[in-house]
Amino acid sequence: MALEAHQAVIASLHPLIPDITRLAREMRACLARGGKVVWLGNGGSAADSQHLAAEMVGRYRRERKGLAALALTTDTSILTSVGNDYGYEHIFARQVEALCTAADVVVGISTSGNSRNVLLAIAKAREIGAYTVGLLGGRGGQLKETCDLALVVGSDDTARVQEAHILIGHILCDLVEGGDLE
Ligand SMILES: O=C(CO)[C@@H](O)[C@H](O)[C@H](O)[C@H](O)COP(=O)(O)O
Ligand SMILES: [Zn+2]
Repeated sequence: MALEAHQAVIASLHPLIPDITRLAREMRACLARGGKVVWLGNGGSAADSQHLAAEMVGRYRRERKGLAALALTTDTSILTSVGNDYGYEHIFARQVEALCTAADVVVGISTSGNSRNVLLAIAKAREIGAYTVGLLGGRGGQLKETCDLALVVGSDDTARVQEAHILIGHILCDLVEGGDLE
């Protein structure tokens, strides 16, 4: 049963390849125009956000200049003050308002697609004019309807979705830092 669950998720990634390639192109164009790639999410997806921002600022495989990327999950002073003063649902949207521009790509990672703080952040990013992306699971939740591009891993198993998300993230890093996009 466990192996079957993995196989089902791996199979569900195949149809996403054209959209993964499309997103890598969007990220490359964003970086070329002076924008940045912004990642956000809760729990395991917060860890993914930090992991993927680090791959871009630091290095995935190739020696190249640092790429502009940021995780909105790391500054405990901002997270606690905004959470305390305005509410937990605003912890990402407030940072998007403060830090993002229309040149940016903003990626919300959510296995349910329904986390309120991710929804509000993506709504704010759209308002600003950034290119918005949902890295999602299940049937995509509300986020699927509200972002410019939704990558939905079609499983309700949170752990399997998270594993697929980090695989997609690594593929994106590879393509963005110079992998073959043809
Ligand atoms: O890592 C896990 C479960 O594997 C948890 O920390 C999980 O990320 C948290 O429950 C999140 O709050 C779930 O949020 P979301 O993916 O539905 O947006
Ligand atoms: Zn987890």
